[in-house]
Amino acid sequence: MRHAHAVDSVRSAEAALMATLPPGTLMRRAAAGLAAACGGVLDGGVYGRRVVVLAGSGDNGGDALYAGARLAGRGAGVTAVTLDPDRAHPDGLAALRRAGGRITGPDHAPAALARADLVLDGITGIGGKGGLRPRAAELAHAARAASASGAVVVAVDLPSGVDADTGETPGEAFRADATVTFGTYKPGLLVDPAAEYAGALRLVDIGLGPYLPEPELEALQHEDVARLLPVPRGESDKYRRGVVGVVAGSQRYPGAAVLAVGGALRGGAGAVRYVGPAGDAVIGRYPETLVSAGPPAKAGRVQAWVIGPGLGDDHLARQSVDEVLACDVPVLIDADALRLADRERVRARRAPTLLTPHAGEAAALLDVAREEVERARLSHVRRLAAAYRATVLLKGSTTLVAEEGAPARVNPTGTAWLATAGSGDVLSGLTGSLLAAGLSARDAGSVGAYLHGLAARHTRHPFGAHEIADRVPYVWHSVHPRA
Ligand SMILES: NC(=O)C1=CN([C@@H]2O[C@H](COP(=O)(O)OP(=O)(O)OC[C@H]3O[C@@H](n4cnc5c(N)ncnc54)[C@H](OP(=O)(O)O)[C@@H]3O)[C@@H](O)[C@H]2O)[C@@H](O)CC1
Ligand SMILES: Nc1ncnc2c1ncn2[C@@H]1O[C@H](COP(=O)(O)OP(=O)(O)O)[C@@H](O)[C@H]1O
Ligand SMILES: [K+]
Repeated sequence: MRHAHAVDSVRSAEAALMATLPPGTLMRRAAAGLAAACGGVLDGGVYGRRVVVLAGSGDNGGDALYAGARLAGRGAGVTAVTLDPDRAHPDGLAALRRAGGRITGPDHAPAALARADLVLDGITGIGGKGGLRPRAAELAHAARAASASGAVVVAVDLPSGVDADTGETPGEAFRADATVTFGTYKPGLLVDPAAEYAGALRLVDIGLGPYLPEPELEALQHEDVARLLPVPRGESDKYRRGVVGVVAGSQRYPGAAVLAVGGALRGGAGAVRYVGPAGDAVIGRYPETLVSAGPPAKAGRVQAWVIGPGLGDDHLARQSVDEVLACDVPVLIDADALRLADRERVRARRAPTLLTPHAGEAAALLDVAREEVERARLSHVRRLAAAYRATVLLKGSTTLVAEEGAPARVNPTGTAWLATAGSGDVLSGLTGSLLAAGLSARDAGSVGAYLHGLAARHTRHPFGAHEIADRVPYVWHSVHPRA
């Protein structure tokens, strides 16, 4: 599991750890890890390369200056540009001077950056507030120009100007090729839009681990998913593996039913029951589906329902949503059903409910603009989970799963190639199948998104949504080869 902690948690852990160590130890550990990582990103090594350290007035600048000193010690030509020469970290400056580095003010930044091989962004870290102020923003622009000419930009702890806790980018910010972060990930490094500014992530262990509380955010890794995947045992039969009911599709959108069933067949349940008007299309493609023309209440037992893809909003759709919400089994609500599901009824349910909106649908449920949700995904997915007292999977450039009382989950496997019609239908079927197989709503949502994203990454693009479903067994095997 990858963990991300809020700034307050990092600060408390840092204080507790620092109390046990000689002064300056943590910054030295951070700088050593940073310098080593810089060596790794520079093709051809450090010796003789031109490094520009952009140093703000806080400890983030201190880290960058100490790392600059180490790189100078390994033969790099290092120039530090201090944002405010009177306030830059004095010990960091002294270390860089001793190592043979040059120190200059912002006026000389464009000339230094124009010749740089490597730029270290040490303007602000977790102490940054709001978008960059004008003088720092100018440096960010100059760094962007250097990057366009081939320099590698490495952000120290996080790209200056992004919000460490929320992933918001309230104004100007640095864009990095890589970010070297200390002690733990910060939520903003994993959530768009900020995550896009961070580039490749590298975590440097500085010993904070034992002092950190529960994370704000976590990301499953292969081994976590392998542990959660449902695997048939000797005594399994199709019913014990779970039956997932899919209520999807309409005369107008029969394909949504096919795609949701295609996902559901790959999610580990023992059987898929389809309810709706697209039975012929479903059977034509997937003859193993149990098809039922009547309403959900008459379809027979299931261990979880998926309702919504391509459903429409006529009388029958409304009735289906009512019936499904009345069932005492887990329910995944997607697409059209999100609008039809009464909030109070969802709140009153005893069995788990998982909502899977994209940003536009989440915005409509919260009565805010779509852009608001995209700007601050983490806070909005949490608001929605609280409003519905349910688990919420927010889809999009960053997929998040939130539930009250537990760390949110962020999916690490997505790809923008998933932005193709019908891929959400596959996700809802796949995730519902995991629910039917016995995973909690939070686990089903995060494992479903993980497999879905991984399947997309392993499918040649551009692809159609049905190809993602076809690829799930392959990635399942790659995650859990022995099952
Ligand atoms: N925690 C840990 O475990 C460890 C932490 N370590 C390191 O310490 C870092 C935190 O250091 P920190 O607390 O000194 O704050 P930092 O990020 O340098 O920012 C403060 C400076 O930014 C400025 N500033 C603020 N907003 C701004 C804006 N919008 N635009 C422009 N400027 C802005 C602000 O200006 P001021 O408001 O004072 O005028 C002040 O000068 C952390 O990220 C990590 O790198 C490691 O060394 C070891 C272990
Ligand atoms: N820019 C993006 N980056 C990564 N994943 C994306 C992006 N845009 C969409 N997706 C993913 O693609 C799927 C689209 O689902 P959805 O919006 O419901 O589309 P549809 O209704 O066409 O199926 C979701 O899994 C979502 O997370
Ligand atoms: K930084």
